[in-house]
Amino acid sequence: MRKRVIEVNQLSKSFKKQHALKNIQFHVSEGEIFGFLGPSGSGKTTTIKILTGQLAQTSGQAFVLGNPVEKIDESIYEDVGIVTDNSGLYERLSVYNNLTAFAKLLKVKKSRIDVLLKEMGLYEHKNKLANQLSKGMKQRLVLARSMLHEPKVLFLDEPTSGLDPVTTEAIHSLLMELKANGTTIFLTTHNMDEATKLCDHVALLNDGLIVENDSPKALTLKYNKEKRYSVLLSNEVEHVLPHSPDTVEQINQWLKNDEILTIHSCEPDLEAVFLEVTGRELI
Ligand SMILES: Nc1ncnc2c1ncn2[C@@H]1O[C@H](COP(=O)(O)OP(=O)(O)OP(=O)(O)O)[C@@H](O)[C@H]1O
Repeated sequence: MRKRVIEVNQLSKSFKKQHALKNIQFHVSEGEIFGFLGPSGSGKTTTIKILTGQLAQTSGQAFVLGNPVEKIDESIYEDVGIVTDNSGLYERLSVYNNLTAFAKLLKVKKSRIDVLLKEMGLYEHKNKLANQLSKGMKQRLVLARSMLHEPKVLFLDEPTSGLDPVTTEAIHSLLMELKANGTTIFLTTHNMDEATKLCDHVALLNDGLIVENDSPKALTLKYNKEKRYSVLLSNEVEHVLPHSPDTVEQINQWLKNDEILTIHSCEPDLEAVFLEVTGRELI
């Protein structure tokens, strides 16, 4: 069994009378990308804050790399990287110097800075001041900083929110590379396509409750109650057909006549699963 890098047992958090997290329970294994998905206000950031020692839970336990979160002190940041929307940059320092400042703190060799800048597509902007960067460049710099010391675990709160598709794609490739090198990634997102593409497991969070927790594939199959198939024919007419003996016969006929351009099963995506489980959309 793979090592559990994050373990959460019956964790709750209340802010006065507001119950932001209600007995949540999950674990994240070493080297996986775990997606924590839920609409605004469902408790994603609260969870990240508890797991990174920035906020105390009301009850329950959580462990990161075997350490109880209440005992987290600065030494854990040697093994953990964090990106949240308050991960500020030194606005008046250059891209390069933003990273050297952290490299010193984290005792990282300077040669790693150039490697990361190249991977992030920031190398040619290394002398620009942080306050002259676009939103996407800033986000890439914050991500580069979080990876400087090759952490064992990365906590990413909405890492691609509001970014253009090209930057988003670059960040996705980088996260897959990190995973391949053994980094465990805890990712919050509203974006179901992102979760489907990147995550080994996802937990769906609604109003502070985990309502599902499985692989994206297993969830879409579990909620594929009415099996249907979409067939595009060479006359460019699309048919959506139920799973039935008639459909089998019909598809057979089209296949024999070489009339089929494309054929797909119509299982729901994670967005539809979330809607089915909670009755609400993710936005
Ligand atoms: N410091 C706080 N004091 C009081 N209530 C808070 C505090 N922080 C969060 N909450 C409440 O807890 C709930 C969960 O908030 P949280 O920020 O974790 O949601 P989220 O899922 O990260 O949302 P978003 O996607 O909008 O960032 C919300 O109802 C929020 O208003």
